[in-house]
Amino acid sequence: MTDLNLKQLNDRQKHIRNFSIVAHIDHGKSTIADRILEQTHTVAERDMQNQLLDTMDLERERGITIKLNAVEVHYDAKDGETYIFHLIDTPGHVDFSYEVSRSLAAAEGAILVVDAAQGVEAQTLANVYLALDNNLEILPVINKIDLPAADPEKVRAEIEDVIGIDASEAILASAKKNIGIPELLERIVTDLPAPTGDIEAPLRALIFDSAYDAYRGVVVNLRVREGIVKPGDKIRMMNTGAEYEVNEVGVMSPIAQKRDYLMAGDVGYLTAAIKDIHTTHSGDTITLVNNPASEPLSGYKQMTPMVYSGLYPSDNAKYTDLRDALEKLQLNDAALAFEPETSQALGFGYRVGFLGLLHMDVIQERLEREFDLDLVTTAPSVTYRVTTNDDEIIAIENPSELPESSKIKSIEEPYVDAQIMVPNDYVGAVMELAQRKRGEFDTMEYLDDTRVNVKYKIPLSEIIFNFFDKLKSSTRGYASLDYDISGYRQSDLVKIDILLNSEKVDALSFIVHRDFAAERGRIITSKLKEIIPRQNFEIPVQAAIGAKILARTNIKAYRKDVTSKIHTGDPDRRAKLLDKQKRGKARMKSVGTVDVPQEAFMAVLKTEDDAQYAKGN
Ligand SMILES: Nc1nc2c(ncn2[C@@H]2O[C@H](COP(=O)(O)OP(=O)(O)OP(=O)(O)O)[C@@H](O)[C@H]2O)c(=O)[nH]1
Repeated sequence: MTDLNLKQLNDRQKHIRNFSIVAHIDHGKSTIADRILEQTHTVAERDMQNQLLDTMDLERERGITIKLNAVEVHYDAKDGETYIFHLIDTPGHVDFSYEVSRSLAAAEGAILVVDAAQGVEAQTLANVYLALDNNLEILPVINKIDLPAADPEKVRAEIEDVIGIDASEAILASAKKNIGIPELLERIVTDLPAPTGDIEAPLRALIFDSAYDAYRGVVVNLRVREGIVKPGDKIRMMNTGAEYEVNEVGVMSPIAQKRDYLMAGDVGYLTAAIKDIHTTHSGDTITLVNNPASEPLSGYKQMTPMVYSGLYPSDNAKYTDLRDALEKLQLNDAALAFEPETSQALGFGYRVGFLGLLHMDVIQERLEREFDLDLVTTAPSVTYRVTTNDDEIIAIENPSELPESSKIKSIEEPYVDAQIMVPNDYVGAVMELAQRKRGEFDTMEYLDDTRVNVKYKIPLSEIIFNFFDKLKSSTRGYASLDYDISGYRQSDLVKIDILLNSEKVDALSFIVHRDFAAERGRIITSKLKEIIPRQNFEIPVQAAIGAKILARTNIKAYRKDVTSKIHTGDPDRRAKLLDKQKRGKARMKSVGTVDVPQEAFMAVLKTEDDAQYAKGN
């Protein structure tokens, strides 16, 4: 490398700005990202689709960001120079905070977006703390100032009081009305630092994400910390030791554009005909074989799944397809964990670990859409820690594997520290809900004169059973929630088994607190009676703890057609029921002699909603 070259590269580095956008869900990150792409002419206006960075169909449909995306844009600043921005979009939902921390590790700055009408919410805090932990420079933006309910000055004060950062210079913006965006672009140049990192040092690049492409092999997304990487280089993954020759490097802008090299400070992608997906892990460091770095970069904290569920192909012959699909998704989703599992009821499948229910939903949907699989999934469960009478400690991720109660000394379950931000008027409703979910009150602090931050210790298993939905509905959508696992605590827990036609169905077992056992047993048997279609013989449905039957009901033998029990004659209802049955058919599993629809395996999640339903039965 000549001196001139090096000088040019160093100069180029000074013109790079790597930043993420962090916010609470729906405060406008993706819309701001869209505006940035538009105003830097990264995409022609006619190609501009809303939320361009949300590339997954699923993301568009649900209107949420799931995966992080890194895009390079070029900005002509007022100082006459052209700057290279790497904009890394991040998700806002609590389940995906690991994606947030990964994207933050690739950036020097963070744009903090706060809704001018909503103010600071639980994930605003959680995400901004992640950014502060990563030593990022924070640029606050108060968005949606066009809304009638907007109160930017109050929000400015809130950012200062609650988060504790200077917001006197916060940008007032409306991504929708295109207000404040030109100022934001300038401030990215002036307020956020350029990356540093020795261009001449041996290569060290952090893998922050990757995806599998059938033609090119694994496409690795990386942040180069030191050195340079270019096509033809021989690279080594420092943790797995795998070596490859680089085929192509480039950036997303927003579609892939080849480059001659990526240097310290750049965020881009690399391909190297990597066919073995096991060799490429997010968090690993890439170096050069001929001039290796001595130490890898510090990677990411390995995420521990919080929630486990069994995934089974409806068609048993698709078992290996399911494994291939899970392996490919894992490349793209470092938090996904799985191992083979067999169920008497469902056959061969996988026990899969997720970070939360939304994560679980997303993975299931991606498996079905992107890999064309039909799945039967069992109700989610947390990991219980069981101490046996021989003082052996075992982790139980699948309720059906809980040892007999006579062999158990104690059971512990994971608890979370939950913080709920809510307007004063709803504090009563929040407390009632938290109490019902076995929550233990911790503290309450006032954010300002209208809102409070209520903290509870709650069992994780209660959080995963609809807590968030319940919280939203009991506070008319005003509450926001964030939680961290705080550790394990002993609880009086029991396993409920479900018997269909006197046969135990392992995939339907679940673990509950003893105080709720009788009630949930009753509700679930009634629910199953509703869900499982009649067959040509009577099917007893029982809930039991060990040999003790808690509840029993019967599914009567099939008579004429399913609609005969609808007396109303309401054609709408009749059509709906038939339609529901038709859809259900596709996902039916024969368990012994009984056909059980997918919905039945999730029925345990619904046991809270329908307390009155059970009473009426
Ligand atoms: N009135 C108004 N609405 C806005 C503004 N910015 C965004 N929105 C709307 O707010 C909603 C959420 O915006 P998004 O950009 O999807 O929010 P997000 O923070 O990216 O949300 P996630 O991707 O789900 O985390 C959308 O309906 C936007 O159209 C604004 O400045 N004013």
